[in-house]
Amino acid sequence: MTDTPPRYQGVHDEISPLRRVIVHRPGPELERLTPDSREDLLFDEVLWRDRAEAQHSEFTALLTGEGVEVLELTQLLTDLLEDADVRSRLLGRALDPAALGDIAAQDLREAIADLPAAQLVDVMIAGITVSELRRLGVAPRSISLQHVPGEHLVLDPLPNHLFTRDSSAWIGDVVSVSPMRRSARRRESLHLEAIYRYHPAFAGASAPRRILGPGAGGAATVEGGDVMLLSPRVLAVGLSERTTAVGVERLAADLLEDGTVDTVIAIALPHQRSMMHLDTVTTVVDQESMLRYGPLGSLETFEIQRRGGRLVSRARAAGEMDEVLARGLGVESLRVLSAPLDAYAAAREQWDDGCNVLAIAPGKVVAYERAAATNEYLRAQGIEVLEFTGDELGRGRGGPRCMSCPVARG
Ligand SMILES: NC(=O)NCCC[C@H](N)C(=O)O
Repeated sequence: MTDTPPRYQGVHDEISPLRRVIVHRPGPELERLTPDSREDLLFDEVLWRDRAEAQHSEFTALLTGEGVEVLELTQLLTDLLEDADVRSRLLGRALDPAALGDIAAQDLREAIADLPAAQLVDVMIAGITVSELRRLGVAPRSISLQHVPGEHLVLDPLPNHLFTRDSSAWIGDVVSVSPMRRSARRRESLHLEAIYRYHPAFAGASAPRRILGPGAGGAATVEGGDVMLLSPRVLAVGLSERTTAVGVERLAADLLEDGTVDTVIAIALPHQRSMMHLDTVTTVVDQESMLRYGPLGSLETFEIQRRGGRLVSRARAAGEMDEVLARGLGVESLRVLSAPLDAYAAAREQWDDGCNVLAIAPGKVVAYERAAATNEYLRAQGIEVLEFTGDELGRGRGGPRCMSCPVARG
């Protein structure tokens, strides 16, 4: 008899029944998106806040209706910031003098350190302008804030918190807090790290065995949208516009060393905005099937393992990709599900996250309704598709998988 410890927590594959998930309902941060800032903030449009909020509520209601426990990021952060010690530590990291300037960081801290927790969370996610700083009774002394208009942002907003998949990802019972590639998203990870370290929802039997990532930096970037646990022992990672080879090798070294997984498969993606993460082009929908953007074709992969105390990476030609993925899933052959669309329709649905579905059980996925042809095709293949309206949310280039960080499945 094998002695398997009980799984109180964690995510051991992509499809086991989803139990608990972290999401972020968008809020005031969306009002900072303008035609001038949206590109730096990684959005393709300025979003209509009310509509985005309503669509996100539709998403969470759907998950709750399916028995999933939905944890709201703002609530988790608000709880944390009630504790003076945690508040002080988190502010110390988020108001980084290296990014803001020492005097600006001081100005900010003076203005916001004692705000009520909920208001402080709003500032940390929506950012704050010079005028707002003044309204809180602080005349900024930073030399960078002397001759700027009142609407100048002292602390940038984090509209991409919406995509909770990317800032952290569970791999079994450990969690990788992402060293993010883009500066517009780096503060997100600090929030997730604090939640996993200090929030009671992640204490005791629900605590991650280890937190990976903090302290990583430089070229070693990994974003959660590239992290895909094909089966409990095999992790696929997109080698993408966001996740670097250095990031993959560091993550693999860490996970393989303590036996969290046996194999890490790096998948060499094209470096393009439309497919910035692995999950924008493919997602697992049941034990043997992956939905895939048809025109993607086959890609080179690298199977990384640890042998005799050394890391070995074996390059596999693009033609072997499906075989490599099938091995990762632990099945004889992979069923690739690509909707039979012409190149135009396929590209349009992929851009609108048609391939970015969230499995909430084997063969049962959540999808945007606008991916109509892909959804219809999936149904014809026996997959249950639960749809919700997501056209406003999708303007940030993420779908249901991107908007969810599963913390417990099974
Ligand atoms: N996993 C994902 O593909 N997440 C979507 C991220 C979209 C976000 N606007 C970004 O560019 O980072």
